[in-house]
Amino acid sequence: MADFVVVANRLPVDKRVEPDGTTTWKRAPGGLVTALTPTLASRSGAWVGWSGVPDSSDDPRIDGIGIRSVPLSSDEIADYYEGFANSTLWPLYHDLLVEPVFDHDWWTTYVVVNRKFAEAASEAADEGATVWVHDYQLQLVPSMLRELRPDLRIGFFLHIPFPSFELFARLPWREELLRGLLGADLVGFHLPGGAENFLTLVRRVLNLDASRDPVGVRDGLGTVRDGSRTIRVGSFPISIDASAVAEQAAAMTDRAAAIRAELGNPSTVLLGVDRLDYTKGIDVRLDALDGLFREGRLDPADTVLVQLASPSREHVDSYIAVRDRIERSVAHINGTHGTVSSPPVRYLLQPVPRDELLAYFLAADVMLVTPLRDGMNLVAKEYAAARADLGGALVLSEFTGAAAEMEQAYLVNPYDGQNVRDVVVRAVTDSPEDRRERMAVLHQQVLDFDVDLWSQSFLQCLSGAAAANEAAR
Ligand SMILES: O=P(O)(O)OC[C@H]1O[C@H](O[C@H]2O[C@H](CO)[C@@H](O)[C@H](O)[C@H]2O)[C@H](O)[C@@H](O)[C@@H]1O
Ligand SMILES: Nc1ccn([C@@H]2O[C@H](COP(=O)(O)OP(=O)(O)O)[C@@H](O)[C@H]2O)c(=O)n1
Repeated sequence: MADFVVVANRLPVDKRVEPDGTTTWKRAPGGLVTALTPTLASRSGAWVGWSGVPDSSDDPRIDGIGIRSVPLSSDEIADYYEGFANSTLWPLYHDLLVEPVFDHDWWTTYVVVNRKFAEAASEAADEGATVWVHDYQLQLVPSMLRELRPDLRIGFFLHIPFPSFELFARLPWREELLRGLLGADLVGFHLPGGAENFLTLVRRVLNLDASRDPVGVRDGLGTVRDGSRTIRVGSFPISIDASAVAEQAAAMTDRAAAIRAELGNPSTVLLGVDRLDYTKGIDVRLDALDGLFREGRLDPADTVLVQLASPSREHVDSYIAVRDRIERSVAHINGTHGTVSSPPVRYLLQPVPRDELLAYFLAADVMLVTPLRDGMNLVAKEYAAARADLGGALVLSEFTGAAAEMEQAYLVNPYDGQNVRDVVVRAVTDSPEDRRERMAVLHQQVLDFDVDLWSQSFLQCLSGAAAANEAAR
């Protein structure tokens, strides 16, 4: 039984089958895992989640975290994860970048799977424990868990954008989803705008008394009155373990130089690092590069874009389509602007080891983070943390959560191709002093506002919110 329980769709592990047939479990990549591992390691906690493997009775183990696996069948994964979570909620919450599908069978499975997670959390949690539920896959868990275990302190955090009334109200299950979240004592979002959208929805859809004042960052919480309970609503921008990233990156300078040599020592190395997702705007940066080569503003013989893409949600149609689009664009750029010995785009669709990734950060003159929409984007923060040398430059989409804090980045509107091209050229050609000044601010910012501040501020507000509800009870 644990005093602190994290509930998330994924366990913080990845299964590897070694050449000799044995199975090992490794810490998984991904924003949420990267963000929460330090917090869990410093407390004695448990993590409830799915192993990522269908129809599996695996019992993964990694050091320092109690793991409680929620097995899911292939059918459940198809309807709950690929279906409702990633073909309904994900596109709806990311501004309809693709058309969301509304399917009643998917919804039924979403309810069933959320109940499994709530039951597993209920079994893992000690009397009066704190349970922190994460993300859009599990929005019904807070209320299901409260019904099972009224003694628990329950927090919920959404890692992706929370949409406006006009988008969310399209959901046939809008009331159930809002009610599900209101089982928590504290509901957290990255940005104040998401929290304010939630308060408006609760007021308009559920007719509950919800505060109207602007929500602050880590402060100035909103409130919803639901019977005798008060649900607090706040903004807590997630971050990274910035000093650890800076330290690990500092050990990779030789490898960074070797990478530049392997690329043929071009004058300019551009870098993109993302899950292969249509929200990430990988096509935006490829189009910009193509345009800049055509306009003669960058030289394809002396410029390389390294795009490291990790495979994601590979059975979902919209992901198959975006992969196709990106790979056609890479082939087009290399075919049109490259030579046999020096293609300007180097594209990998495979996971890259952590150290190697940090070496790429150090090797890059310009990091291109160009999502059409992104809850936060930890890659932007990792790049700034890695650049303790104050080298490099960050091009950052205004439509990421990170842009709200990282104002010294080269901000771009990814919907305006000309703006992207102009800003990329500025990031490449600005004076070294100007670039260093910007990076100095960004680097210090991620060190000052790190993942510890995120988790501690959320948990402190949760403790206050839960104590108030306990007193009222
Ligand atoms: O679990 P997957 O389907 O493979 O997806 C990976 C994760 O993607 C999403 O990440 C979000 O959380 C990040 C940390 O807060 C944030 O920086 C980013 O903007 C979001 O897109 C998703 O929310 C997670 O649940 C997934 O595990
Ligand atoms: N090829 C890649 C791409 C991303 N990643 C990591 O995955 C995480 C992505 O987090 P994020 O917040 O930017 O975006 P999501 O993928 O969580 O939407 C970062 O920690 C990246 O370093 C990776 O390890 N390898």
